[in-house]
Amino acid sequence: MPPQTYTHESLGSADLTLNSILDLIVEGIWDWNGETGNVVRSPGWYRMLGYPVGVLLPDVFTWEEIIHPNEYADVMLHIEQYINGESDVYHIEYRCKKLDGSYLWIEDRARAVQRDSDGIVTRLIGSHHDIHDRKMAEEELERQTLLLQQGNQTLERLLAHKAEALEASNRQLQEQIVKVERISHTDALTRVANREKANLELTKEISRSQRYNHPLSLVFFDINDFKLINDNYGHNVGDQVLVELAKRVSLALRSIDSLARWGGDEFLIILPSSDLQQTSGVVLKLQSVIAATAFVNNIDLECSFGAVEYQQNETMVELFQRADHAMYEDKDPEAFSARKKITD
Ligand SMILES: Nc1nc2c(ncn2[C@@H]2O[C@H](COP(=O)(O)OP(=O)(O)OP(=O)(O)O)[C@@H](O)[C@H]2O)c(=O)[nH]1
Repeated sequence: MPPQTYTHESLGSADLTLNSILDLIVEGIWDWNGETGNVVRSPGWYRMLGYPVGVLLPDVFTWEEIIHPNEYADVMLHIEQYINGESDVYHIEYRCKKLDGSYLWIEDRARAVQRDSDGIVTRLIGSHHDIHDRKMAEEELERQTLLLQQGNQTLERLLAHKAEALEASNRQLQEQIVKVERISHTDALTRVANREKANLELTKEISRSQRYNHPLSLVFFDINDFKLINDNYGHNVGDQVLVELAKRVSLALRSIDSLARWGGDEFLIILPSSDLQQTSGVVLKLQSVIAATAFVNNIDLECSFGAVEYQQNETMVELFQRADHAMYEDKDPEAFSARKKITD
């Protein structure tokens, strides 16, 4: 940079002007002469740090001593690189110790005004600018940001934890629903489907039969003279007979068939994709399975069956009625025909 030229009438007058300006401005101005080692500092420089003007020795050591230890190494490297010509800019922020022992953040900018023949800086003029408030605000912002990030992380962890807990309780709830549904659709004694489940299944199978025009059959069956079994051997034996019967019939059916306990000693079988002829074959099979089963107390069990095939557009009640009649007819053909004659 070319040396400053004053257009004042005399150098003395220029010095006076300059000193007056230096005394007035808030910035701290410094002027280092590398050849003498002398540093001249403006009144503003002293005032900024709270020192009486001119109290420090006019050398670089007094400056180095007031630099905060945390920034000292950086500042030294920075000025060294600038003086040696390794860097073009001298501009650095650091803390300086004030007279009261506290530290003030300053921004230090300088420019070389003289170099030797090797390009080494031999005179530097710089300024200190008070940036303490800005630095404090930045630090506070960083602190708040960090707190916010920590808060966010805690919140995220909390939310993830809550989501996991919610998922676990949803799973539990789902399991409970399945369990309750199973219980509400199962006969407590025989463990086969109950009447409610049979109604649901039959409704579903009727729609399927209508949709695909597939045959669908229904079988009602009950134990002949079951009351006598209870009366002769007791209710507990009667229960065992019902359980064994349900088990044997279930095992004899296809997996797509459904067995349900309709109530008391009455059962119902839904046979999808089976016409009346196939269903009659199933009934014969069941009769021989029952005959071959060794029931408790060697009870010789006999059942009556009523098999019907679903007729398109027939209501469920009509279907049940036909199956019930067919079973009644099987149980007591004479009584059935006598009753039929009367009702006809
Ligand atoms: N052990 C036992 N008996 C039951 C149960 N539910 C109903 N019963 C009995 O089953 C019997 C059914 O009697 P009925 O409807 O007259 O039938 P049945 O004696 O088989 O006569 P038919 O059907 O005409 O052959 C009654 O004695 C009921 O008390 C049960 O869960 N366990």
